[in-house]
Amino acid sequence: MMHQWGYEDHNGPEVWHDLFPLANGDRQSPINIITRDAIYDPSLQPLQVNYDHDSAKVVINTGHTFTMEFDDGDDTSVLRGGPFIGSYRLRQFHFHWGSSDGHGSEHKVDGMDYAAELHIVHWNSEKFSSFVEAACAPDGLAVLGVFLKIGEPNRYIERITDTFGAIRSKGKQSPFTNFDPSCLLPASMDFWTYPGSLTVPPLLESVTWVVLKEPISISHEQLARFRSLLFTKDTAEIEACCMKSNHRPVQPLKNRKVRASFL
Ligand SMILES: O[B-]1(O)OCc2ccccc21
Ligand SMILES: [Zn+2]
Repeated sequence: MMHQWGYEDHNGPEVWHDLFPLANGDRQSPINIITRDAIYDPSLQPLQVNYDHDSAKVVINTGHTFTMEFDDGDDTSVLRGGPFIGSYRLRQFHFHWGSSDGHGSEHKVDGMDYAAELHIVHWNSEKFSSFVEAACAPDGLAVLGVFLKIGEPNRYIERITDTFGAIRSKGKQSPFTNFDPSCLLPASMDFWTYPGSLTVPPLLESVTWVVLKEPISISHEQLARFRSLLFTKDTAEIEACCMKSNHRPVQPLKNRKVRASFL
């Protein structure tokens, strides 16, 4: 039985069901988005993203990824529109990536992998009083997924990788202020949306996913820095514990439809 979940053979996605039975649930994420099967829904509203750079607080090496956390004590930074009723409060954002640039995103589009994927996490502050409470409800969370494609260096991601020296190992954190995540969004806000889950244990089925069609860029060198972070507290066996890869494979669509905001 695994003690602490991770992304290796002994504790990775293929055995998460041992401790987290939801792994075999009916609305698991990520999925392969088959574009010809997506249903254009003209009732979907445009996404409304209103973030305040002063909400940014800290960057943390969680041992599974690195997370930028925001002050979610009030509705200063929120996501509205799209498929959502009401407003969802910005909580954190983080990334998933692979051991090489050819794969690493969690969602796929017509079977195609991107190099990495950004998740901007929000919770339904109209219906619930905390992220933890919302994370247990089917309409509790809203996650904006953005694909990352290898290309020109991304000046905004540079601000994030500049903090890595202070958060090399698990549990380390460092102040991360004056950052508006809108700078990580592509020009087009066209999206697909479907009901899903966290892609990490406990795999709670409380996420309404909004996956943007257009990727943003990251350079090969910037992405290589992601992999230099450590999954573990110590730096003993430097090679063994590098954060090489932290993406979950795609899961069965089962009885779900993917809707598109665009024709
Ligand atoms: O599963 B995720 O990585 O994507 C959605 C989410 C929300 C909160 C924590 C972690 C995640
Ligand atoms: Zn994620």
